[in-house]
Amino acid sequence: MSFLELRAVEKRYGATLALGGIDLDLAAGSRTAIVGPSGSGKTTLLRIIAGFEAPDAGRVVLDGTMLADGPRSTPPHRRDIGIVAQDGALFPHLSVAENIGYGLSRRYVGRDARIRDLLAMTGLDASILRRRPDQLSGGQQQRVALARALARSPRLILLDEPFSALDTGLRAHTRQAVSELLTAAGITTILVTHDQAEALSFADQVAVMRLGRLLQIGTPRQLYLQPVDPMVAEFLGETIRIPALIRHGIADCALGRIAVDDDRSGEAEIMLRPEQFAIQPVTEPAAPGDNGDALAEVISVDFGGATCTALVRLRTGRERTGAASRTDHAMLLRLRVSPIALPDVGTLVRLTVAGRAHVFPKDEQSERRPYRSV
Ligand SMILES: Nc1ncnc2c1ncn2[C@@H]1O[C@H](COP(=O)(O)OP(=O)(O)OP(=O)(O)O)[C@@H](O)[C@H]1O
Repeated sequence: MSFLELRAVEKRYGATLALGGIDLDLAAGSRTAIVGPSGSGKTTLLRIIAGFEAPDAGRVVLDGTMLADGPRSTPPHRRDIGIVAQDGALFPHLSVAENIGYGLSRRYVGRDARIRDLLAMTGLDASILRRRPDQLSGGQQQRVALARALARSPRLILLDEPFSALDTGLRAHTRQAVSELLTAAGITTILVTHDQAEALSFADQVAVMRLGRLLQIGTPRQLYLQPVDPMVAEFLGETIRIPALIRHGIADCALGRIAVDDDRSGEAEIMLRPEQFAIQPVTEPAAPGDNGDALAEVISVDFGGATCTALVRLRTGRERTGAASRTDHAMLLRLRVSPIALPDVGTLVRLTVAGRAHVFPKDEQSERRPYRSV
């Protein structure tokens, strides 16, 4: 049985369908990230789980307890669910200690020790206990907010874009610290974020939403490498999509012959991630071999430190062999290149593909398939 179970959850605001039948399962102690474009229903879903909104239809069950059955809904304070908002939402007039202890009874004997434990758990020093929120850095404020959310030992923690106000370095550091803390405490967590990389690195289950529906849910690796459709693929990172003819697990395409992750045959589009390519300058043009051993000319390069890119133009079949072929159209690919191996513009390079390409069968590209459990 799942620890948190949502079944056919629906919510409308007037004519707007905010949630159109959500089924979601969370295992105890797991971390789930919910991503999706603006207006896809992420906040509404979180608010329904927290109890700030009731669904029009559908059920929310936490650890065997029915929290919502259609509009009949348990109020937020009786759900044992902790929430950390985007800005931390600390009480500005209270000290750090008072913020953390807000939900703990003043008659609770071990109150002060519990507050100190929570502070230590979130990696903060006891010297800040008397400070007010405006005397803390953004990262410290978020950790205090987390300590406050953990104070009453919630069964579930909801993180609503808690790292978005932090700058890049602090963001990664705070995310890592929070992730380790939640894992150590074994607390089931849902993170809503706009940041795809954050979702992939934080969660062990990622759900992609669009227009009030879950398009796909699975492990970060499944979603990144085997997205159900091009929209999910592009939402989670850059893609290179090429028309191909698939036969016996091999795609025949402009890159040559590439191994694919699907054994069905027929016309399709294959998808590769830019980091699957390696490029090697060549002096002697050679015929393409297997698994993406194709030739291309470097059109432009962009030096961006850790993320450098090279725009290359694939050699067409005619350029390679002198004979017409089905790949006789110029194809531009934007590839990721190491800063120490960034080629000069005009260089002829050999492209090699690591791993297999993912296949989007033609019939599935036009019609978006709903949620598929993986
Ligand atoms: N209180 C409300 N009244 C009317 N419409 C609402 C209300 N709350 C949300 N909506 C609508 O429901 C849909 C889903 O909104 P929601 O805030 O859940 O999306 P979201 O994915 O969290 O968006 P964002 O990423 O921008 O925060 C949107 O079309 C939104 O305009």
